Amino acid sequence: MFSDQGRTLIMTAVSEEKRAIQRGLQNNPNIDVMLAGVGPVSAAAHTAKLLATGKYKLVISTGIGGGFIGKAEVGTLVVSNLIAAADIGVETLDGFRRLEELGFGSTQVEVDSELVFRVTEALQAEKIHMVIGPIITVATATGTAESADERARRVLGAAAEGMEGYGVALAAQIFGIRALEIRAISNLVGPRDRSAWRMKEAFDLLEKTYSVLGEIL
Ligand SMILES: O=C(O)c1cccc(C(=O)CC[C@H]2O[C@@H](n3cnc4c(=O)[nH]cnc43)[C@H](O)[C@@H]2O)c1
Repeated sequence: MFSDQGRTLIMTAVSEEKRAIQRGLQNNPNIDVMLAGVGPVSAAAHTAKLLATGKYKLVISTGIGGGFIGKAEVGTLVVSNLIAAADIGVETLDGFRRLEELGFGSTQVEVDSELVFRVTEALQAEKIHMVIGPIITVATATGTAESADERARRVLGAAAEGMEGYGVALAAQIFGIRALEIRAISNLVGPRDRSAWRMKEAFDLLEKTYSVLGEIL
């Protein structure tokens, strides 16, 4: 169903993430690393523009991310098996309702299991500390313990949170191209404490990750 011909596109939100990935890839001629901007709308628009060139077989949304407590600690890599928007829906008096419940379509993109296997096998071989699980996408980063609990409940087993994955994955789905999301955990999802973010460790983990994946993508 999916083509094996073509290049791999890596979409990342900000320049610092892009530079870390490029260091890992070391001028790999088959892979383009491009900026998506921050947030799902910017990510979807930029990704769709690039996929319209017809050059790509695979797109990866990647960068630093928040880890859910008990699922992905700081310093861990999360590889998605599901990419899910966690704040597209409606609030009702009985709580949040996803688009699916309203009959307005889907807010989730499943990741091809063969692709997850191939990527995680390569990372495990290099002893990269990694978990596989759903990664949620939010337009507003979570900043309280209550929102973290509420959003984790919306997507069963949610391991990590970012702000671009679903936008990238939806664009890929529209073009019939496989999508994957990978996050290096820089902080825990919950009360905002910027001083606790471990950015350098997360950028180093991104670099190491793509030095491995450059060999197999
Ligand atoms: O200063 C802040 O409090 C702050 C809060 C959320 C995100 C940022 C960014 O710098 C956004 C950059 C980028 O990072 C991803 N990210 C990292 N951690 C999280 C998170 O816990 N929840 C959602 N997104 C996160 C995200 O994909 C952004 O593109 C600053």
